[in-house]
Amino acid sequence: MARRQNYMILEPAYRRLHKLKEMATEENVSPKIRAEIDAIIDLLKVRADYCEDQSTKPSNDLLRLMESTLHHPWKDAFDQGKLSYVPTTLMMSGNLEAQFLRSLSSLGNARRVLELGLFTGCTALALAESIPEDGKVVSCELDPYIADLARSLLDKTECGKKVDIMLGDAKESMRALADKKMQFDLIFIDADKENYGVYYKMIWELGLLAPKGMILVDNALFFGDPYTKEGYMGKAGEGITSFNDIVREDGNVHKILVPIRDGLMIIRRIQDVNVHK
Ligand SMILES: C[S@@+](CC[C@H](N)C(=O)[O-])C[C@H]1O[C@@H](n2cnc3c(N)ncnc32)[C@H](O)[C@@H]1O
Repeated sequence: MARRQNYMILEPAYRRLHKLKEMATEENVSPKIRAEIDAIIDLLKVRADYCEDQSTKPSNDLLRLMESTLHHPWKDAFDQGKLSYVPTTLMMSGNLEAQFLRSLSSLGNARRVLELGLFTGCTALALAESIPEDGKVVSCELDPYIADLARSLLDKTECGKKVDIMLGDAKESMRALADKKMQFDLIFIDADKENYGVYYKMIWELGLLAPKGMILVDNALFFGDPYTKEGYMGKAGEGITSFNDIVREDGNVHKILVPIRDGLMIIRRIQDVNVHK
């Protein structure tokens, strides 16, 4: 099983519980109360692990790709000037979300998938595993080092051949795809958070979403910023908050914010959901 990442850091209540634990130690509160705080922290982790354990395990290919991502020498690549920053492996969605995406993709009979934000290919591969042999996942990635790494990891997998990588700014790639009149059954937004609102607008303006298609949006709860207003993630948190507001005000779509991992928004045209009308 892949080493588990500490996703709990995404959860503001968990972060505050840790702060409370430190305060309780500093202020020498009773051992009984400190033990109760530890028990609550454990419970949150146990719940997350339980969801993971009860869900379908990754394919061997996906497992290997995730392990390679976790063990990649990111800091060395940065020190050698191949990357402009040291990426956190928290950028990779992980198995629970990957399986959720697979399930939604197959429920929607997706064949053509567009991903904005590839990273090492975890969700691109999971989505590729959910579509038919003649299906395609087009994934946009800005960083050449990351795109090359993802290509090499995907090439070691069975379904990786279904993933086409478009190197460059996702906005440019979206325009190029629209110029070719391409449409997608599923569009997964997972690139730079400040631009989520722009991507959403472009999807509609460029007509990139196929009839009956769905938009899935990662990080809709981004570290809790949209509801805590703590500003923990700065401009990126603000980007997600304003994106969420745009979607909430959009009467043309049905949307549901699912509190899985860092929050996943499912967006569909309203007429595809109001089938009784
Ligand atoms: C959160 S990661 C994607 C994670 C991936 N979907 C997964 O779950 O494994 C975001 C990725 O988007 C890329 N990115 C950031 N800004 C971008 C842009 N303007 N256009 C295309 N990709 C971008 C980053 O380099 C990074 O690899």
